[in-house]
Amino acid sequence: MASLQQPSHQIADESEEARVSRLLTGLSVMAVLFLLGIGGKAWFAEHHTHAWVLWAFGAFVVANMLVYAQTGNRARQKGGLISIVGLLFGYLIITGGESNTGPLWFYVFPPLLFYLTDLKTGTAVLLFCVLIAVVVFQFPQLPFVTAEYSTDFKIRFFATLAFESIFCFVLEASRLNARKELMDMALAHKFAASTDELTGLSNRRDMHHRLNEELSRYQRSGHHFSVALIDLDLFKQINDRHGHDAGDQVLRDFAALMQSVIRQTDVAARWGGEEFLILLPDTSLLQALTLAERLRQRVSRHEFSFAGQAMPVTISAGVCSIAKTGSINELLKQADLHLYSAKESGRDRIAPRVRTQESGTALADN
Ligand SMILES: Nc1nc2c(ncn2[C@@H]2O[C@H](COP(=O)(O)OP(=O)(O)OP(=O)(O)O)[C@@H](O)[C@H]2O)c(=O)[nH]1
Repeated sequence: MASLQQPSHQIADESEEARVSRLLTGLSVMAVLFLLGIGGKAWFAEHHTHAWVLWAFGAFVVANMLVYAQTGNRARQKGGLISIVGLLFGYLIITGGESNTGPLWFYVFPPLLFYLTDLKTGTAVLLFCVLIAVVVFQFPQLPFVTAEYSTDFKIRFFATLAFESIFCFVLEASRLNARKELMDMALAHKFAASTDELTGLSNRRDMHHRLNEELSRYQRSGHHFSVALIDLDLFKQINDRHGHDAGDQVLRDFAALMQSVIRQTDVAARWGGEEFLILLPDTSLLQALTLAERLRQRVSRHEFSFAGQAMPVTISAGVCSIAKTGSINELLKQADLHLYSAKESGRDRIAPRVRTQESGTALADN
């Protein structure tokens, strides 16, 4: 059955991405203000180079925000910010920042990284940064490295960083797990709320929703549509003669047969009991009658059976087009009246009047 709506997990992913982007914009503004501030502090402490470097990082963050504002590219916004923050932490570790406290800023990285990337990428980037820190700590004589740290500081730094990273990893993994479970539950719930359990077709509630959507489309752009209300003839006899399970099997088989006859864009629903409704978008009354007639013929030729017993089945249907009514209530009422007249005229037929049923050509008399 073709879905006319966007899948809910896509909507949830989209809103999560939008939330992350808003968070990143907020964090970027805070980072710029902070870099301006500590850059100013370094300037007044006569650490002019350090101040310029911090302001330059602030300028990179602003540039990243501007690129995002222009392109709306969220992946680039994330990648840009992670790269700038990674470089900034590298600089702070190499130089020691103010009074050798630069590495302490590294603690900001694990939660940010795991939240913004997937667990694998986050772990890989984090390990790479830790490797840089190990090299800088172990080889203070390397070019550009101006900071030297005590052994105690290094041990405590790596121990606490490892603890924090593992903790962030576990928290993020359980957050993602919980999110997935919730999404699966929401999907299952949505499916159950819109699907008929026995046949797997849309249920009445879902069909009402789709009918209203189609009506809006008709009112907006004049795309007409039709419906066919179908009832299995003398279904009570099938139940009485062959049992309820056989009746259920006939309903399932009929649903599958109907699905194979309609187009991908049509929607079939179990309207209740042994009654079904097909919504036919962009279909005139005449086209709908032709389809209903084709379905009637397929059903009468089909060999329904249960536990080796054959069960002949026929259907009657009432067809109506929105162009003849203008409202869903009236459309359904008219289809129901036509179904009633098809039953009254002897069953195994389509109404309004179909002149040449046997040849498969349906003609309406109104
Ligand atoms: N097996 C089964 N039977 C159902 C289900 N829902 C409704 N029915 C049966 O469908 C039968 C409908 O009977 P009626 O409304 O008298 O209509 P009919 O026998 O089809 O006769 P006409 O509509 O006049 O052709 C009833 O016996 C219901 O119990 C279902 O889910 N499974």
